[in-house]
Amino acid sequence: MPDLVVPACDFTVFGGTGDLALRKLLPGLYQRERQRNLHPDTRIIGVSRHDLDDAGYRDLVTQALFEHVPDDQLEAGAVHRLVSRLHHLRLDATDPEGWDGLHALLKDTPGSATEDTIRVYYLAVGSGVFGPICDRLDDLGLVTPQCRVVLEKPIGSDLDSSRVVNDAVGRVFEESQVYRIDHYLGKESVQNLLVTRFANTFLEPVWNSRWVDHVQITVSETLGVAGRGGYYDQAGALRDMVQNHLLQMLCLVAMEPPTYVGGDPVRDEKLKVLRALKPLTGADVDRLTVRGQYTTYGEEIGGPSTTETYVALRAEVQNWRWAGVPFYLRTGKRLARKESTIEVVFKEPPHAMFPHSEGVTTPNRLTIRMQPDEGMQLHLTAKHPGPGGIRLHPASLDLSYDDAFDERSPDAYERLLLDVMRGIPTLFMRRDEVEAAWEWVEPILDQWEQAGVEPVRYHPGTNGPAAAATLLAREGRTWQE
Ligand SMILES: NC(=O)C1=CN([C@@H]2O[C@H](COP(=O)(O)OP(=O)(O)OC[C@H]3O[C@@H](n4cnc5c(N)ncnc54)[C@H](OP(=O)(O)O)[C@@H]3O)[C@@H](O)[C@H]2O)C=CC1
Ligand SMILES: O=C1O[C@H](COP(=O)(O)O)[C@@H](O)[C@H](O)[C@H]1O
Repeated sequence: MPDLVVPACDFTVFGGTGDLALRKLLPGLYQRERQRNLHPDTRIIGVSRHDLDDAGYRDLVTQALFEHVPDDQLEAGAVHRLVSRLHHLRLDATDPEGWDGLHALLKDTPGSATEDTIRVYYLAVGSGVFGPICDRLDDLGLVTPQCRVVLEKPIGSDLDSSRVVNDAVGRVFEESQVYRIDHYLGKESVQNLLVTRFANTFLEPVWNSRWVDHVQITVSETLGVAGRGGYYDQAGALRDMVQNHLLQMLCLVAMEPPTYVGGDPVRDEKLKVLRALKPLTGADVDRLTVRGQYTTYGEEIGGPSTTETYVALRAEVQNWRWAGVPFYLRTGKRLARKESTIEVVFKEPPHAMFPHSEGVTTPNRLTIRMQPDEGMQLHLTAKHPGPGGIRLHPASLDLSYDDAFDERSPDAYERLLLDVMRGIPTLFMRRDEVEAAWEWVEPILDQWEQAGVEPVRYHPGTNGPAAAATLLAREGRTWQE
């Protein structure tokens, strides 16, 4: 028996033939199908301008499952069940004509036309099309209080454009119906950060500026922008990664305990953190941010560009708990490793009481590994065994999810897609959060533009520009590699 069967819904993916849908959303739904979490009546409707009928779409998705689901997780029965739910409708979301097929499918099928039908509209298309899609759905009477709309990031490309998009969506959907996805919030280890902080007591007394020296948040990728150059070259790493994923992780590290883990309490606390970020403007941007580009980027996208593929920066949360603690963030493409980590580095003990311990001890550090090998490590100093006096040695307490739990760690999208079907908004961003993040990021973009800050070059397969190391070295610190 499955643990959980989520309510039946009509799940429509605008952009159903795109990279995100085929690589993440449908494989994610497949995994949930395999666990039998999807209701037997749930239908999945892909929408795109592709000339595909249902059979063609089913073939396309089957191929995608074979490509993106590990072989040992492919089960013929589950593939068949998922594929049988699929439909495809060809329409241009920017054209008010041609929506009859979608209307007929969602409205006219017996049993699916009531006010109670849960309809999920997943907008896996550029945010410029969100408004027109919502308007059309509304015109066709396809929006009821039971409907939910999922918005992919990035929402706009700056504060003003994100407001325009949010206004357009908000004219049709109530805020409670809007699910702004940030897939990092669906990662098991990111959620575990909440549990580690708030379901245990030992961290809370030291989780503040008195004991924490600094925090490092790293999302390092080995891939370039293959196949996404058109989008990426307009966006760059600050918009693509920092404005959303990295700031969300910073929020989870820095936020105060919510009264309970529910949509608004968690999001209220994250919002307070975003609003407490010290603004980076003018000369501070020049001093505290690093903009990089890998040397083969131009070749990859087919021409010269000044878009950054790497960002490192130093942020501060100006509140009682975190005053003066640097939060160093960095992210980049074509780096040496695929790795996402949060490092909370504690201060040195106030007094070096062991003889010869100077230079031998390293500060305590909590590493939260989001990928690969999700887990956590607490680095400490231990006594080296043996009678030769007290010799200090670095050691660590290790929690690896793979070792600790039998279950496969689900991909972030799996969790988030089920949450949408169940109507649980906690791990999605509220409008005010997205806008507060843009408010903080925008002056950095402005200063880079006004000052003509060109990205510094770094070689693929390295740790990024040397300037990122200097950012920390100036303050006597180093990145944890
Ligand atoms: N790919 C990823 O890993 C991630 C993507 N995202 C976001 O998700 C969104 C989609 O990204 P991605 O899948 O990579 O993009 P792709 O370009 O691969 O796919 C876009 C999809 O949208 C469809 N589409 C585009 N314009 C229209 C239109 N006017 N009417 C109907 N369908 C349309 C395309 O099909 P057709 O051309 O046939 O119409 C295709 O199915 C973007 O906003 C992106 O920023 C966010 C995080 C990660
Ligand atoms: O949202 C995005 O995230 C991916 C990185 O996600 P991960 O889960 O593989 O770490 C990034 O490649 C992409 O550019 C960005 O849009």
